[in-house]
Amino acid sequence: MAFFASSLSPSYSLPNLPSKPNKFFTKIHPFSFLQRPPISRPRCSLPFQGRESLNFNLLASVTTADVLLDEAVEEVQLPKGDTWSIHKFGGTCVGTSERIRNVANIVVKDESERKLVVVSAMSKVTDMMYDLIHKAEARDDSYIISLDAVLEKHKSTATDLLEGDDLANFLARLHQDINNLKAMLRAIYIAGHATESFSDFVVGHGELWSAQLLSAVVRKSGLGCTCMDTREVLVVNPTSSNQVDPDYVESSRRLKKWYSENSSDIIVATGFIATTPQNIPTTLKRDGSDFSAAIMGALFKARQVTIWTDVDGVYSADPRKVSEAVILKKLSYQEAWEMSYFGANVLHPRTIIPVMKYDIPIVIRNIFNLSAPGTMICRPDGFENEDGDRVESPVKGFATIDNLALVNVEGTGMAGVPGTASAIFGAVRDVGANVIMISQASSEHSVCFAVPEKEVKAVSAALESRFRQALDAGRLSQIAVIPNCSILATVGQKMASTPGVSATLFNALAKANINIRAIAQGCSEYNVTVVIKREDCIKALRAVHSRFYLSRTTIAMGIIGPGLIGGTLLDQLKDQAAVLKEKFNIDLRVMGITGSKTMLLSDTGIDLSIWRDLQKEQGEKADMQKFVQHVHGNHFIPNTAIVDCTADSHVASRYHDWLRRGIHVITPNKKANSGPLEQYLKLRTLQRQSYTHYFYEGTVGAGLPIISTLQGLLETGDKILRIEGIFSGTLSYIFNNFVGARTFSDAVKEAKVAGYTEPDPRDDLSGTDVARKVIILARESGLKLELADIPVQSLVPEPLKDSASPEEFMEKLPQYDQDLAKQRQEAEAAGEVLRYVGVVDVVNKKGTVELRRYKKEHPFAQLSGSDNIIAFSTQRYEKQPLIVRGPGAGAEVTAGGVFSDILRLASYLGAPS
Ligand SMILES: NC(=O)C1=CN([C@@H]2O[C@H](COP(=O)(O)OP(=O)(O)OC[C@H]3O[C@@H](n4cnc5c(N)ncnc54)[C@H](OP(=O)(O)O)[C@@H]3O)[C@@H](O)[C@H]2O)C=CC1
Ligand SMILES: N[C@@H](CC=O)C(=O)O
Ligand code: NA
Repeated sequence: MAFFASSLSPSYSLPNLPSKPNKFFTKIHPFSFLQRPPISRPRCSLPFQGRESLNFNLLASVTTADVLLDEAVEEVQLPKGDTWSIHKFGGTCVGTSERIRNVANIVVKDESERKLVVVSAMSKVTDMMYDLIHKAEARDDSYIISLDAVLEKHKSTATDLLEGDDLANFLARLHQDINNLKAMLRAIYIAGHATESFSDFVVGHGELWSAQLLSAVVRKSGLGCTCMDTREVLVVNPTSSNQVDPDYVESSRRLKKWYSENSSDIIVATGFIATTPQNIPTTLKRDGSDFSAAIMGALFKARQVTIWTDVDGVYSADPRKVSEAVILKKLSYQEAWEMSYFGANVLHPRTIIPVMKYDIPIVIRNIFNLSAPGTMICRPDGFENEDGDRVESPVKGFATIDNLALVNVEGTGMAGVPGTASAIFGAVRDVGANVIMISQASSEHSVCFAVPEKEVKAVSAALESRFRQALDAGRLSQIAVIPNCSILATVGQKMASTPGVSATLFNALAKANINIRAIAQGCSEYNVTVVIKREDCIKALRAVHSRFYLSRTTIAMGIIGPGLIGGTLLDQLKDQAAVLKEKFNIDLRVMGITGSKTMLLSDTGIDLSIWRDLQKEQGEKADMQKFVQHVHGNHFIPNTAIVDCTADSHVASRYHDWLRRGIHVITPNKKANSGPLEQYLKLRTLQRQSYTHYFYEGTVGAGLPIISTLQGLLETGDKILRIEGIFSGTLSYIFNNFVGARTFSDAVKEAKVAGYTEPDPRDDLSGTDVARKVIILARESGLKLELADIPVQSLVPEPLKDSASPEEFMEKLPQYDQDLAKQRQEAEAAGEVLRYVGVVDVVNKKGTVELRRYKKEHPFAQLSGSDNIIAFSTQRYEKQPLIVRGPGAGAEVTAGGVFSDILRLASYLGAPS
């Protein structure tokens, strides 16, 4: 009583002690410890202390408590191992009477021979209990009302769940407990202070009540079920880092005794609470109920521990940041530790240690979604897919930490000087800052490390002061702070022993245009950490996540020019989208479509089945800058591609800027590659120097593989001598069909209707379109030619060259049919046909475009429809040229060629082939 005597004024009286302690407190009477001096420990129960202490505790637990675990479990003589399954239900799982019923249902349905169920307090109850203590400590009388609310909550839940004797027994105990609590809180009120033991005693009631309720509901189903107050069994010792270590020897001794008196195939046990070896109530601290379940799993040598929660399992990345994050089916114990460090919804590492010792799998499952199989945390060797093949991905998950700063300590005076690192980190420790990662190259000229942004000022001041002399003497050149950083960590046990994982990781970041400031990888290789700019963080997370096949290769696309080719492309994308997603993991999202007047934007991807209607209904005024910003500026998708389906040279003049900004460009528009040589060379140089791609197969021969064939020949060391052929689908069609009674203008009209012509058919008839293709191939072959260097024979009648519009041109064209009819007759008379050809003469560094006559047997005379034919004469194909032939114009084949460039891009970005 000395404890109270010194702190009470004479007018206060001691609370009435309960005359008969209830069953749950027989071994640890609430007031039994009032007589004993409480163990000296910091007052408040310890919440999560941050990452350093977390890792420290992990080691501490492995080295001390774990050693004892082995002998202890041997000692417990319970029905043989493998027969017990452990379930743990958190507060939300037992938050209402309906949910308690649901939990009872799950327990009853579990087909395991024996089950031990660990429960937390009903949701919010632990907070309500702490609130009681705080109010009593503050001498706030309203603690009485709050205690009534606690009573009411459990009373109404019990009334809902139980009836008859069950209800009467529960309520009798509840009232008795509330009376005891009233006395205890009164004592706290008088003292104005609660020891940690007092708090733990009060708070633990939440678990006692939920365990009693659940066991009573399970018994209602006709099964035997015992309730375990784990303070009778679970003995723990405080650690220096304000956590607790289980005393497995003593716990198993007590468990043996408890089980001999309470043997049952179903046990409902209180989570979170435990006792000290001196029988003083205590708690297992943060995530205590998970820890209770894991310790029980070890003591019982259970076959499995299932932790029931309200999420489907552990995600590969924060699903709020990566919409395609997936639930990981399996994680190794080590991977679970790593992920939990980053706040992923994984168990606290100390929870894993007891079960890891016996290879007991822990399964995290969603009580609100029983169809989800959850995540199993187990030994990595057992990772197999349904067919029995080992298919473990080397990378499991990604996580980020924001609001960091990098500190870089640099100078020649550091190299080979023992104690520098110790001095640096000693100074950091002295200001109480938490070092999150460290990196030092072996030249030892600089050490860099990351600390929380809010601590960096103190850190740099401490370092400046500690190294003042070295800085003044020039042995250290600088202590620099790089603010606004984030950490991106890649976690996976198999990263060790799998070459190429870091390469893939860095490659994905490079492709997403993300600069890495610092890198750290321990030799355990479970985690590769990179420091990046904070603004890049989500983009980086998405880029690496998608690269490792955890989600699809996603490309944000902007389509410019939804005319004939652009429109057909959009339709093809719509038709193929599902196949690409399912079979090739490619997710192409059209985030914007723009013409010259209106544009349509979407944040998540335009529904391509109705894009034409949407464009009409929701289209806004076209604005190229806004369009590009929208398509590229979103943070959901790591890769952006703009597809230019116009014939516009202003649009083409923007490619350089787009590529520079990391936007991939794909186009059938010939203007960029056949425009001014200087701009072309600048564009290609940029493209070759960056990881950004520029594909333009559609510019020559539409969907035919002309550019790729030429590039393939050049890249493999062949030497191009001459490229000759019919490059215009329009002109090919016209001369293939300019036969019999058909006039020249009829054939032109038909080519236009068929979609072979340029937006302005004069570009075809003038030979400009062919000249552009000749230039494109000539430049690809290394010639430095301008469009004006190509002599072109135009088929546009002189008077129509300046027609106001394509329509006017088409209208007047029949007036000039005679001229070509005459040329055709002359050719026919000589057994020949007219063909419009282009030539790239690489040897003589020149190109030509002209209308020629060929014998009827010549391959160029054998074409039909819009066929192109292109003959490559090279060093390897000298005698017999390599020939590519097929339809070289038209909506479907051209859009198909553009589509194929898009898929090439996806494959370069990592989609499976
Ligand atoms: N037809 C074919 O067989 C082949 C065509 N190509 C190339 O494909 C490209 C498209 O041809 P095609 O589809 O037939 O042409 P269309 O005239 O049918 O379509 C052109 C589209 O570009 C848009 N556009 C024009 N200028 C701009 C601008 N400044 N900003 C935004 N949008 C603009 C137009 O929009 P709006 O209507 O709003 O002005 C229209 O949607 C051309 O470069 C052509 O050379 C390549 C190989 C084969
Ligand atoms: N108008 C062009 C289309 C392809 O580039 C042609 O006719 O070849
Ligand atoms: Na092509």
